[in-house]
Amino acid sequence: MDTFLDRILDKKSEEIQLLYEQDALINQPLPVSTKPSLYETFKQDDQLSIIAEIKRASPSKGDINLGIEPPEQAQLYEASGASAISVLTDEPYFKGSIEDLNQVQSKVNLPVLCKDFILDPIQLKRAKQTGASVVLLIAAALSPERLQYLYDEAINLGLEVLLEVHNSAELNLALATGASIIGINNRDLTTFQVDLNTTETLINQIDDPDIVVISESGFKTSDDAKQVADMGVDGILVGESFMKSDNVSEALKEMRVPTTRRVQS
Ligand SMILES: O=C(O)c1ccccc1NCC(=O)[C@H](O)[C@H](O)COP(=O)(O)O
Repeated sequence: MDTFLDRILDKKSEEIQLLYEQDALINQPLPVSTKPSLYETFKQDDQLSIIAEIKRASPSKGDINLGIEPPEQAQLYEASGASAISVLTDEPYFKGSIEDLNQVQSKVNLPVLCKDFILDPIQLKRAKQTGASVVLLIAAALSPERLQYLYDEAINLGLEVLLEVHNSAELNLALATGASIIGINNRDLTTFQVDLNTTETLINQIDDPDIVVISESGFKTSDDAKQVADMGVDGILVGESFMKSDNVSEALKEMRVPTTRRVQS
């Protein structure tokens, strides 16, 4: 039976086809990024770094905040101490757009993550062209060979890669690519259940303390943030709870808890 991820990926293949039909856009020269490095920013932070996300809707929650103005929200995130901004650019399932990314990147001086389901190098070029400095690659969505290929292509384009995993097998693949930024997603992509213990299980399998580890999904309170900070993560990625908050600034500042740095095991 098809999973939700399968359905998202099928739709994405149609979008990729359309991108190839607009290749005039893609063949323009690629800009040099002026954004700070996510890796360096997170490594130098002495508090838990936060990637704050622009997320209008999702498959698990439906509409979250359709009235949002992405540039204003991103500026609020930056002023409140976010270390990076994530923009969901998928249209069919998350109601985002590449234009959201374009508007956000022009307003903030932070690393900007293009959060999408990337299957093809043309999406990397579009992300770079639009001003992203980081792209998401999801191990569950790619064969090991494709993952390595897209990882190398992204690095060659001057992009940083957040390589997302959900289980030990995916983590082993991620480590084999040489990824320096690994995202552990606490949301099971089949059931949509969120469990912060996923981070605990997987971070214990990452020996190299130089790897930046980011725990993704399900953060609602400072206690949640503290729980994963104590496990040794460098940062967290937060979407829904900021998008629904009446006081984003306070919600974000509360999650900037002290970190526990991992050491060589
Ligand atoms: O959020 C979903 O429903 C979802 C479903 C299928 C694939 C990906 C999905 N979300 C992408 C994300 O990784 C989250 O937007 C991100 O980690 C923030 O999560 P949250 O803070 O729980 O909104």
